[in-house]
Amino acid sequence: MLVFPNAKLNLGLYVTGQRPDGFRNLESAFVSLPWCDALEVLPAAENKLTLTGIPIPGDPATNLCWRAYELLRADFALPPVQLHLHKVVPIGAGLGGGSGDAAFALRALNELFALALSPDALESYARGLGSDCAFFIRNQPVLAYEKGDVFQPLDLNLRGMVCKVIYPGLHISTAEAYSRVQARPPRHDLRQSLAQPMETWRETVSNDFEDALTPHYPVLGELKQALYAAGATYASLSGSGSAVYGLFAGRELPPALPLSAEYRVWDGVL
Ligand SMILES: C[C@](O)(CO)[C@H](O)COP(=O)(O)OP(=O)(O)OC[C@H]1O[C@@H](n2ccc(N)nc2=O)[C@H](O)[C@@H]1O
Ligand SMILES: Nc1ncnc2c1ncn2[C@@H]1O[C@H](COP(=O)(O)OP(=O)(O)OP(=O)(O)O)[C@@H](O)[C@H]1O
Repeated sequence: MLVFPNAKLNLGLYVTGQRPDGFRNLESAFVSLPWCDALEVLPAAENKLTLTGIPIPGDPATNLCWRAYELLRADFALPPVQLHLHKVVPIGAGLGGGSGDAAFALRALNELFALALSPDALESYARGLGSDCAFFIRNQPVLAYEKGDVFQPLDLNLRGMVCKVIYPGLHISTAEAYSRVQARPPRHDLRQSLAQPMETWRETVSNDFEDALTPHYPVLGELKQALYAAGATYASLSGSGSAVYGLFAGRELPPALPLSAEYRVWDGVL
């Protein structure tokens, strides 16, 4: 079975409090971004994981796809599998790339081996793999709370919207990003802000990581300004960075920006 794990964008992100488990509570809207990896899952004579594309730091045995398989194998008599991941989505980008791989591995294994797990059950498994993972089970726009893994439906349709995402080659680890942010109450009601015309979001929809990280990584602010100068209706850091995105109300792709060749860019339609 071949699947294409997508990325996500955060529209607004408030880090609202410290949790007893050491994590932070947050409020954020998540939407799918069709910048995708490719993951093949096949029954096999023996277990095997192969990786191509962007190099993934760390021991392959800790790869989130593999951990997804091991998590299900603890509860179900799964046969050996061959997993092949072709990595395209930048890592440490705030795009949830690894989390999407893990969630799509759970979904593919559920289907391939007819495990009959419901979306709620798959979300529970996904929560055990990372805070962002559960979103990718249903992959629908949501408001996320707590660790970013408890959801309320969000009536927001960005389909057809032109989007440009720029990854400036900075791997910002999620743990480092959280260590730089002070929890504080949300500055706006995110659901209400997102219900207003996108032209108003610039004033009302903000990401606490952007304020905390931009002084350390000025390129983040420069990219955001470049996206606004190119005509973006709304631009922001995604998640804990370092990818910055712009949403464009017009139907045409924005002009190419004069960016370093090391940057990775996705542009297209949501
Ligand atoms: C920044 C976001 O991408 C926003 O969607 C997510 O909160 C990050 O989710 P993620 O990459 O799945 O993160 P995890 O793998 O669960 O956690 C990595 C590290 O980030 C910190 N972390 C993560 C999520 C959270 N709500 N509070 C935290 O403090 C913890 O130090 C944790 O050890
Ligand atoms: N399939 C995978 N893709 C990416 N990273 C993975 C994967 N499996 C395990 N990892 C580990 O997770 C680390 C990246 O986590 P990190 O949260 O910084 O990035 P991410 O998963 O791409 O998500 P984000 O874009 O939200 O930051 C890597 O250093 C790697 O060791």
